[in-house]
Amino acid sequence: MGFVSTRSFKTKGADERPQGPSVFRSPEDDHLAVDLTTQMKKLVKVAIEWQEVTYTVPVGKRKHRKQRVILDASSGRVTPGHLLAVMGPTGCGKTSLISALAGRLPAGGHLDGDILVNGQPRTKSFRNVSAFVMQDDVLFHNLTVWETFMVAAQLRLPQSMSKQAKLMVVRDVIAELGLAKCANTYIGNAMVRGVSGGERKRANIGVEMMSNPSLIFLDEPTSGLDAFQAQNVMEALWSLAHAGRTVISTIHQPRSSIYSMFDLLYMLSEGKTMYFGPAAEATAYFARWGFVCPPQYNPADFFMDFVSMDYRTPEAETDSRERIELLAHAYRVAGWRGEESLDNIDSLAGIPETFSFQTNWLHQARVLLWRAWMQASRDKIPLAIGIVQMIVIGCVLAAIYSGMDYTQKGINDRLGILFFIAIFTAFGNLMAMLNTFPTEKAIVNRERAAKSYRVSPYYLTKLLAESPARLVQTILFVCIVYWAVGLNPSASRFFIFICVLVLEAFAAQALGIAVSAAVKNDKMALAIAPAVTVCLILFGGFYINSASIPRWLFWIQYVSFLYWAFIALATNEFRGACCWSCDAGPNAPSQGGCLHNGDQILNRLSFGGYRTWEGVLGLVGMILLYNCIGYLNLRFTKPRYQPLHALKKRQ
Ligand SMILES: Nc1ncnc2c1ncn2[C@@H]1O[C@H](COP(=O)(O)OP(=O)(O)OP(=O)(O)O)[C@@H](O)[C@H]1O
Repeated sequence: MGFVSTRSFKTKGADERPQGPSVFRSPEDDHLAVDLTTQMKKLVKVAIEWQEVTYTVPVGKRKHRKQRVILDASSGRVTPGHLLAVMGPTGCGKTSLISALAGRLPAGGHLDGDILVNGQPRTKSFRNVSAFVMQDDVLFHNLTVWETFMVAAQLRLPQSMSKQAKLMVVRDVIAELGLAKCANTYIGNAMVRGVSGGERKRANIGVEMMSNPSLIFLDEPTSGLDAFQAQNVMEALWSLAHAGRTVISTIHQPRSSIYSMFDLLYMLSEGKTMYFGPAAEATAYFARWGFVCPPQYNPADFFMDFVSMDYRTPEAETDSRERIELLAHAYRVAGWRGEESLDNIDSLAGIPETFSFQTNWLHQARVLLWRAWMQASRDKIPLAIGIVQMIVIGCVLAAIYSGMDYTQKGINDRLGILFFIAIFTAFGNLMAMLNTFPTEKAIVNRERAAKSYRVSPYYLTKLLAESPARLVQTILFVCIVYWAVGLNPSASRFFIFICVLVLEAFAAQALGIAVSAAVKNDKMALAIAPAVTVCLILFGGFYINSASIPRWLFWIQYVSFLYWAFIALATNEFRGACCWSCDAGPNAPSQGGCLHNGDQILNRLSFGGYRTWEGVLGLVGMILLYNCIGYLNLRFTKPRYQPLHALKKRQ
């Protein structure tokens, strides 16, 4: 079966929908489509079957640790061309079930039972034929739907495939998911108006569709959508299933028209199977046990009422628990087991046993650099805010420090502004990173799970794409402040000053990535990174003299980018400079020992032995160190899943 035929479909009501291909496809494309059949991955027919799958997780503190059963002996089978809906009350184990089937259950729990794909235990080839669509639609908000799909195609399809072939794939996915009319609309987010919630969900599905998977798992694809959008998303899933794929989706309380689209229904409660079988027969099945669905009633709502635990009173809880136990027992005795034949499925013999990258390092870097640049350069609001902030703070500093003189008080002022500039640069660039990177990390994790690219090209291109903003803002800030406050008037010192601050900005950016990559989410990153920076500020050489730091804490100053930045800025300002009068200055407290020239000032700071280049070298070292930590954190903190094969048998 060729690619075009596998992707063609007809949905319920598809005739009334705008047809994607007519918008994008020219008559010549039909000839191209014929050629493409030789280039595209064939859609293999895949059936999934699971038997007695039990999932337990440890709960409670060490001494009182117990095993909690999340899935209790779940069994089922779905064959190609079918849409299975997994339903049940919140916390019943829906996500756990599809994650177990998709090989996305986090490591840590205990999974037991058999999961077979086309009659065989899953191997790595399973990843080549399946896709998992997560509940959260994490996409780059500054790309259009078309661009999002093109990037996914460039990264997930074989590099040997022609550009035209990839274009065709993108067009077909857009058509399949009914996204033609918003193809050129930005994905958007809370700040940037973009596609609707339903379109974003479908775009999220489309990204996973790029590799033409035969088996698709979706976690709550309709969550957060209104009834109409949810209907559109489910229609798209129905189309995908009825084009020959196997589709398994969890769903919360679907409306009747959505319910009627399900081929199969898996009803769970408290991890136990309440029903598995044709969705159309569920009403008759439950009626056999006395739960008769009233006419004109949405069966999904009706089922949810009696399979949910009722915790309102102890009696209600006991009643509902007994009811669930009875239904679970009834299903074990009399339930459907998925009698469909597996004759119609394909062999997975031709599917590669490895799950690896489709493109080489350079190709990945080129595509990722384009995406990172689009994402960064189109983010006009943060860039504008950053520039305005630089101008305002620059003007405020100019107003406060413009009267710096060459008295003893002037030395303190001069040191004060140098250190303030170092702190301001550190926080500005750190926060810029914390505002973007943690959100991006979720996308990167998803893409890495799909083996779209290596971490190194992503990391490098991210740094490159962010650099222009760092450069522009820093140079602008220095140009405003440097001359206005009257720092060292030598032109060469001015340029060195710019270089030092740019390096410091890169170091702060790297620290932001290092912390964000190490923690779970943006909230943790926002709490930890500023705390780390404040600690590094303390050891920056301004608040405490190097000579006064306790020996066992001495090493911290060497890993503080602010220490090296301050050394570079201070030596650049003071080395060889003179002549400060011994006048304490108006209203200045009396001082012991008059500092006459720059070298004496540097000695007082314990920076006497340093030259500017050493500060610069230290900063370069910090950039490398933080980036290495950031890279390794990102590389080794990806989610870990339960192994695909050889499920552990319970003792
Ligand atoms: N690793 C774990 N440790 C402890 N409890 C867990 C773990 N994984 C899942 N659970 C618990 O198992 C239950 C089922 O979780 P799951 O996410 O599968 O439910 P769900 O039906 O998808 O819920 P919802 O509809 O709210 O998304 C929940 O009570 C959850 O808290």
